[in-house]
Amino acid sequence: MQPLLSANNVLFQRNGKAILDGVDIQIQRGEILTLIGPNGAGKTTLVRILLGLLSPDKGNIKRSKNLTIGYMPQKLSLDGSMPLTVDRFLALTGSKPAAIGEALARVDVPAIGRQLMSKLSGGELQRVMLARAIVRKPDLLVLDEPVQGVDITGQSKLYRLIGELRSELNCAVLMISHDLHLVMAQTDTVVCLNHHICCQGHPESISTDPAFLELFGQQTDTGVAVYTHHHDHQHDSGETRHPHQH
Ligand SMILES: Nc1ncnc2c1ncn2[C@@H]1O[C@H](COP(=O)(O)OP(=O)(O)OP(=O)(O)O)[C@@H](O)[C@H]1O
Repeated sequence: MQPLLSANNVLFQRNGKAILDGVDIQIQRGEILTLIGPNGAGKTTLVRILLGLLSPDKGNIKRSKNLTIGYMPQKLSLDGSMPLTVDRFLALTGSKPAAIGEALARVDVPAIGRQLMSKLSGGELQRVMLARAIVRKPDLLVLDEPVQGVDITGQSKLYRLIGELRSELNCAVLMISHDLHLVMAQTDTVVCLNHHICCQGHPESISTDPAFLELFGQQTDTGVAVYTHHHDHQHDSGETRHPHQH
């Protein structure tokens, strides 16, 4: 099956430093792929390259024909002094009121349309952002830290909702997450990125991969992991290991 989106041997450099080097990634329809990695690992940069918002210095990106992408960015910069309602914010996508109402209902905030964006709670804002990403029924949903600012119960609900949306829209989901525990249950493929791909695979195999443990430490019952990454680590051979690295 042709992937919806793929990147081949991507290099992205700034100020003489490689932010991404030798990165290969593929996303298939119906797949949930989660990118994890420490702060500054290049996750958002990779997503922006995949979306075509940034050009790589080397490598190429292939998108399937007529690919529709719904993107939920990590930060939304809105002028807080502007009286922008949720409905008007979503209308900026060019969508009709019926589609906007349907998207809001689907993310479980059906009655929020007349509220001001600046007055939303963290959880409501994330749901409105998700509504914006799904309103045009995309083939690929790209979510940059979709549960930030949401309490722990709300986080697992949101991840569940993302899993349901994947099935309903028959789309692929590419997600960046810092949460390892909750995300494991709602993902098919985990890719650990730290400027290069350290390891990738199914959540169960990844969670015991030495490269994953080196990046994130042993998982505790609460899902809190300790970052213990050392740049001088050795990768021994293994099928989940990226062949170009170290
Ligand atoms: N255009 C740019 N010019 C210079 N440096 C950049 C540019 N874009 C990103 N960087 C740097 O590249 C590194 C990776 O940034 P990026 O935002 O992709 O990381 P991230 O993994 O998404 O981090 P976080 O988890 O903190 O969101 C950072 O050190 C950032 O400062």
